[in-house]
Amino acid sequence: MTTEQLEFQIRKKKSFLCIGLDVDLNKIPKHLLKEEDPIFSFNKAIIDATHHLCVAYKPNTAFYEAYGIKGWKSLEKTINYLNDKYPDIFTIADAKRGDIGNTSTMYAKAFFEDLAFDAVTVAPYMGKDSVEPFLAFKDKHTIMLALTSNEGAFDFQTKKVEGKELYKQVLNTSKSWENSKNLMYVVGATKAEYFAEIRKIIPTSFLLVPGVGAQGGNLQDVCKYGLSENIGLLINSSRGIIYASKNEHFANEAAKKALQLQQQMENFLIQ
Ligand SMILES: O=C(O)c1cc(=O)[nH]c(=O)n1[C@@H]1O[C@H](COP(=O)(O)O)[C@@H](O)[C@H]1O
Repeated sequence: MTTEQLEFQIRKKKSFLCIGLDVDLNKIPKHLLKEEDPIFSFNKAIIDATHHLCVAYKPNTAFYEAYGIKGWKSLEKTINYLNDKYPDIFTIADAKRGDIGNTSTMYAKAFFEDLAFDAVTVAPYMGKDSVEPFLAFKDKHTIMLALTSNEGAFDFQTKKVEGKELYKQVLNTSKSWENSKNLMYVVGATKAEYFAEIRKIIPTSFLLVPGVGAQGGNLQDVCKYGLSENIGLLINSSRGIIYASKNEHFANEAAKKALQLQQQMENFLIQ
């Protein structure tokens, strides 16, 4: 999917919501544990109930890898279901990869070719030659960590290197990389006060913004300072939506939470 197609979907659905499919077997309704593939059954129910309210889903691969081969199969079934049934949805493998060039190429093939995700999250720490192999894939997107939502973001990302904060160096430097038009960036919703500065460096790049809901990030502030002329935001919520209830109505309850966020987003889009 191209960024223009993503923007079209956002305007059509009046939503820039991304739902995080971070499935923990200890948190899903008990009755699903009897199913052959509880993770996929859970995801399918959540997706069917919420697909009209969001434009993207983001399974974090940790929640699948933790269950070994069975978990990876659940991830594969989930992405295949999304691509077959809801091809207009933008799909993000949240895997936070990045390594020397030939290894990064294999990571990129795993997520863009074998699993056919639209995007993958990548860490910038190893630099240009660790990220460019991902950028080489046409109409695929590499979402690089810039300023993350966690407390540890202040350990390195906001420290000054040659007079500028490291996250700003990451944003500036990566603009010159080959196929940098395929870059998006992660900026945490808990760091809303940084968005205006970030927009000065990357005025129209799409930002994946996790941290609303369970981590306490403020949607209003993110929208106020982060929205760009092409919208440029994908706001993620995982636990705050998918674990809205543990009873048999869990998917409808999740949809209610998604609707609340979608309605706030719609207000911003019509302003
Ligand atoms: O790359 C991410 O998505 C990410 C970056 C970041 O800075 N903070 C962050 O929370 N995430 C991910 O976003 C999701 C947030 O989940 P909730 O806090 O449950 O909404 C998890 O999958 C995190 O791994």
